[in-house]
Amino acid sequence: MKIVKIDVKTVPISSPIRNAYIDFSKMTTSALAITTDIMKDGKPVVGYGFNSNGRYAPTCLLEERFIPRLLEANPKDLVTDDGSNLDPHKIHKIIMANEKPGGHGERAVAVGVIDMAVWDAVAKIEEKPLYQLLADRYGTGKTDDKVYIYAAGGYYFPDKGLTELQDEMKGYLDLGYRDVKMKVGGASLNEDVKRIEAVLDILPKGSGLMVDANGRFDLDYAIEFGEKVKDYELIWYEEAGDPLDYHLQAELSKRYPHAMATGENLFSLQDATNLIRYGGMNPEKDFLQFDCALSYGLVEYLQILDMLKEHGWSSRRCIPHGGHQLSLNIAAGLELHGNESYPGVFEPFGGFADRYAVEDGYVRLPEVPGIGFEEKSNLYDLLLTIGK
Ligand SMILES: O=C([O-])CC(=O)C(=O)O
Ligand SMILES: [Mg+2]
Repeated sequence: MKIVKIDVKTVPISSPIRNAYIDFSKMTTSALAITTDIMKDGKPVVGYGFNSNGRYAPTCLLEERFIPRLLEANPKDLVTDDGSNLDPHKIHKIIMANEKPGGHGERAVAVGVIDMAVWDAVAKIEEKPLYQLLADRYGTGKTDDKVYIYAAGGYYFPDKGLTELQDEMKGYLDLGYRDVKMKVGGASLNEDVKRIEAVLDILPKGSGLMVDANGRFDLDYAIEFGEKVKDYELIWYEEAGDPLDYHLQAELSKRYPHAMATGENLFSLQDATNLIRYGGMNPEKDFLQFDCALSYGLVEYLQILDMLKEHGWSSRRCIPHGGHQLSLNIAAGLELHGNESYPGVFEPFGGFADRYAVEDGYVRLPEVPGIGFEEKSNLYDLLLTIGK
């Protein structure tokens, strides 16, 4: 088999929301399609990929470097030994040839886009949902029949007061979510505490709150903030300081007594390893949010899961950033804790299959081959325009 063509385009996922560090008014993503010569139901198998929110479309890197590298390779070097399917691990090696280690940046995002499309094609060619393929190849063979998700919102927004924030959170509960996350660090400490209390006021028993500072705080402020919120029984306190400041994370972990979460801006196995080695994270209570669609893809994520195991971490401590269907498949197939979700934001790339409502904080996955994009109509409509 071989790849026939690869098309890519830049698509906006802009919105007026703001976290403590950035606004999303100019946010874009690269959407990519890999067409193969394998025919199913009279049509060529096409794998689709895109990058997660928070980084901009790496279309130039894809067009100038990574897609040519793939298309110039000997087609035999991209497929399994029996030639029946693409081999994501071999493809990863080919794409990463002539790339120095370190400095992961946007290149990790670009490689993640291709990787997502490759896994979608691989599972379609095997005629399995990706979660089942992952469980069969790398897991126990058993999949979780539903995945825990939480509603990530609570962004800063022009003219958004406490009532609007409460209404937003009530809306998530009405949609079937149990737990909700909100942004902090984009207002004064007193204002943020008021916002947190406003949300806690409307959460019913059994629902919980996470807060996300998006890397805004220095160590002193992170500690002060932790002191202020430590009695609220938050589910977690996320990305307090710069994602690469393992010292800050380790010092904060000594002082903040409850669960912490971070990792969405660590884009490689090596960065993830450094967090585990030096960040003071606790495998009994903390959460890891590496997002494969920003960080060299699932091939690298599989290595991260191996590394975690060697360091005594269960995959159940992982709950990826990004709210996309690839991580949902990984969560169901490889026994993660769950996945993020952004109801109504980052559409059409965020969100899951149309036909399953969220129920008590869990969502089901469709039984279609691949990642399941065909089951999310607004996303699939967009993916069909790639290359057109
Ligand atoms: O606001 C963002 O960049 C998204 C984010 O941190 C998250 O989903 O945890
Ligand atoms: Mg975050």
